[in-house]
Amino acid sequence: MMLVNWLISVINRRIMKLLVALALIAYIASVWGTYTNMRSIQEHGETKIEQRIDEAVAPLREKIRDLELSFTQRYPPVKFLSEKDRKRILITGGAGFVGSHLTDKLMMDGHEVTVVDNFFTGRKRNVEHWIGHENFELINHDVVEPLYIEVDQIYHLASPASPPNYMYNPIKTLKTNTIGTLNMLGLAKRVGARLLLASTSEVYGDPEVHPQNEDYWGHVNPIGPRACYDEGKRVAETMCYAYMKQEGVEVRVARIFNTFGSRMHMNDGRVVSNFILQALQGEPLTVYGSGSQTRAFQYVSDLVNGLVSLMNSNVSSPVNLGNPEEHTILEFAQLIKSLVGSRSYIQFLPEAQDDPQRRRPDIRKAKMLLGWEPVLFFVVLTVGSAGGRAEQNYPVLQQRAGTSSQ
Ligand SMILES: O=c1ccn([C@@H]2O[C@H](COP(=O)(O)OP(=O)(O)O[C@H]3OC[C@@H](O)[C@H](O)[C@H]3O)[C@@H](O)[C@H]2O)c(=O)[nH]1
Repeated sequence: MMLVNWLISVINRRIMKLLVALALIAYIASVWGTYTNMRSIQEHGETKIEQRIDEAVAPLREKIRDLELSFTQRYPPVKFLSEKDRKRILITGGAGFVGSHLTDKLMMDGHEVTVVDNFFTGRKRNVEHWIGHENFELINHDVVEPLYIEVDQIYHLASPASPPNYMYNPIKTLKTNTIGTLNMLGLAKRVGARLLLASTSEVYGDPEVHPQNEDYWGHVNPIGPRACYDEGKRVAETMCYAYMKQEGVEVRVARIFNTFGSRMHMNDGRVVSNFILQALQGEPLTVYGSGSQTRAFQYVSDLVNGLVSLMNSNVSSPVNLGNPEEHTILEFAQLIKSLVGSRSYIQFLPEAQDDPQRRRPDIRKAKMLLGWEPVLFFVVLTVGSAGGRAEQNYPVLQQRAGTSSQ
């Protein structure tokens, strides 16, 4: 009996050990199974998430690539200037019609250019091709408020220039040309910069002297609708010479005559853009008065070359910059009509008050002291008639023989 009991206990212990061993193996297997299962779920999940992220990011990657391409845009070619020759130049009104062409020239010449504009008539679009360039800075600022920067030269162009624009808010035009000019002269004095004022042929008013030379004092109605601009520019000139005499500021004064060219705003209101727009749209060309009043138009690139020559000259007295080729406004209307090939008719409207009747620059001073004269002329080129083709007129800018456009 005892033997039987002993055998049973031995068997039980073995079975117990076996059972415990089996239980242990089962436990380890189950833990291992769970672990490997979890890993595969996790890995699978991770791949799925990665895939999803990739899918979501793909279009963004393309956008980023496009943006990078736009950031690494090509700028117009810029000359290299040594530290000694490179100037820090401020252009007020630098996003405007003339200002933006001047910006192009000075940037391409290798200078550091800061454009200040309040975008009343200027457009960011006019200088956007320089945005991001290391030599270029654009500041949204109104010159009626003081400006504190360090510069070597200031081209002070800020002011509306088209009659409808400057008459739109005469007080603002006066503030820009008076307080704005004082601020810029104050800046020139503080930093020792040279300032060039963009003055105008309008300082001669409705002239009694023809053509107008720089010694003529002008004939301006001080209380007429144009006075905010004419008198504003006249006092701006006065301020320049007061700062020159009293404070020793170096000043240059350009009296700019009628100018045309690319980037004139289509709603600018001046005669060239009005006539071109009207002719293109088949609308009547609006001639104010009889059309016998005269003007002489220079191309903007000629003007810009003249401004830079004047700034870098030693001529501190006023200098006319314009094209002496004079035409009546009626002739311009007919010229533009034929250039565009338009069937528009010419409509005569009432004469504008105080409209200067004759204007043509005497540019002998610019020729003699700066060696400058305009080289581009607006001519009509008649093509066709041969081979049965109808004659057609094309607008062309022609260079005067024996000149180079700098
Ligand atoms: O639609 C029009 C616009 C203008 N005109 C006439 O064309 C002539 C030229 O007018 P604009 O408006 O182009 O320019 P203005 O010569 O009167 O003034 C300009 O002078 C020189 C610069 O300083 C300025 O850009 C601007 O003030 C004026 O006789 C005007 O009456 C028209 O007959 N029809």
